[in-house]
Amino acid sequence: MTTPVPSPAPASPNAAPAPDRTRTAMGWLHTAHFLTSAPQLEHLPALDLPEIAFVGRSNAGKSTAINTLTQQTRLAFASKTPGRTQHINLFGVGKQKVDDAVLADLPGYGYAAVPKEAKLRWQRVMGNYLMTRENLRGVVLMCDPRHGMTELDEILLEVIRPRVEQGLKFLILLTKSDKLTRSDGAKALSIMRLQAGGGEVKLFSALKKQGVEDAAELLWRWAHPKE
Ligand SMILES: Nc1nc2c(ncn2[C@@H]2O[C@H](COP(=O)(O)OP(=O)(O)OP(=O)(O)O)[C@@H](O)[C@H]2O)c(=O)[nH]1
Ligand SMILES: [Mg+2]
Repeated sequence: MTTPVPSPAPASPNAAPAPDRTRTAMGWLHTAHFLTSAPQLEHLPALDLPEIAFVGRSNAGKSTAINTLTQQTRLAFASKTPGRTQHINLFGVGKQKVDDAVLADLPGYGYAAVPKEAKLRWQRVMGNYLMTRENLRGVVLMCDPRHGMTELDEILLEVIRPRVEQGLKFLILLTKSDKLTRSDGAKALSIMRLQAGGGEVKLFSALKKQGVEDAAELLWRWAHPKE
């Protein structure tokens, strides 16, 4: 008779069983709190913590995703009116009141009613942010699959490509997936995976909580690569 060999205790949350990993990631995100808000890049404080930016078209669901992932109702300001988020808003995250990462909610782009000058200004601010923000560790591109990938989404992918090649993490969340049938969701996933050139793509619904735990775990791992 063979004696079963006990498996070693998990050394870190990354090695822990899936429910524990999820709990760790969700608990960590729940600690999120407002840090600061800046109208322009030069007003953003330089930070020494890994930063994860939520970017995408206006009304795609960035602020709602931040609220859902952090399990808070009004941390980020979500609204039916496109163009609601006009500043870069930073949120600190970390257990025991010690921040170990930052979430950044960025204003959306592509909203038709914004005057051209303001649009161009914002595109410059965002381009600069994505290219130069030193502590940027990951980018979550929120994309409504009913609109597909827009020209500005593609430009954004081009802008971050050199940094992705140097290790910047990158995830596309296909938002409002509750509005898609199962087969349309599957179709959107495969199309976007082709367009994303190998990046991770997931379906996400704040309403139905689809993809929330997966996204939370991924963000946790981005912020804690050594654990
Ligand atoms: N059905 C559905 N609606 C959603 C979901 N996520 C967001 N919404 C709605 O989409 C609208 C826009 O959401 P926001 O989170 O404010 O979008 P945003 O990307 O932050 O928009 P800007 O700040 O203008 O760039 C709101 O009316 C939300 O309630 C979702 O998963 N399902
Ligand atoms: Mg917003």
